[in-house]
Amino acid sequence: MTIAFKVCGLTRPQDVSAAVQSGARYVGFVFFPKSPRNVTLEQARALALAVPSGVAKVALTVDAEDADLDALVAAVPVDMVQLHGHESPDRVAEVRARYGLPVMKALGIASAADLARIDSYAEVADQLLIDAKPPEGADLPGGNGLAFDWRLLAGRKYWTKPWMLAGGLTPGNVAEAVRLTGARQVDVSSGVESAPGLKDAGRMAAFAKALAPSN
Ligand SMILES: O=C(O)c1ccccc1N[C@@H]1O[C@H](COP(=O)(O)O)[C@@H](O)[C@H]1O
Repeated sequence: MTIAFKVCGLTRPQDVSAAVQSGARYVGFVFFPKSPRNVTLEQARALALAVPSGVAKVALTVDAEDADLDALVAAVPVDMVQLHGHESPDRVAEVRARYGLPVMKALGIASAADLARIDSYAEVADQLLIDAKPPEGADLPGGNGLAFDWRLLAGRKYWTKPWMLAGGLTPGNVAEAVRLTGARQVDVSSGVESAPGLKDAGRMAAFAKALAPSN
């Protein structure tokens, strides 16, 4: 079975090119000033224009206001919006309707109790991103290189929408994460970096190799 993957937090043209070369089906751009992976609209536009068709360009935002999303969508040719903050199901539906773009809602998991609220998002989002819950007081709501206990997803009935597994994935652990959770899509950021915000071509290739069916 082919496992699709997203490389998130791309900031440089050479990283976009290496991600595409490695076989990424999605590339993500972070619009969150506190993140070391934050890009301006101008940077993101240039990066997005270099992405070939067939690879989805995802805009990651955190509790963004309409005005910021309006500017983003006007400036950057994106294919999907990832909502990685505290957006309610109603807000997910609103963003989806306002821009006519598919929306992926990120949800943080630390324990079985966190799984309960996912169903209400599955009703309104196009995709779900199941990530580790950030630690208390963390600056970033994602991109912390932290995994959650994948056994929480083992053997469970999945959601009515496609979903991606995220959080602390690396070339060394992604095969095990897929085996335990049954994920068919995964998302990675810090696990394929040489430093925060700088992707590493070798690590992206190794990540893709770890997901290859023959592996
Ligand atoms: O990557 C970031 O800087 C970021 C900032 C704010 C919200 C989410 C962010 N990243 C997302 O988190 C997942 C998991 O990251 P990691 O692999 O554990 O480093 C990442 O794929 C992004 O979708």
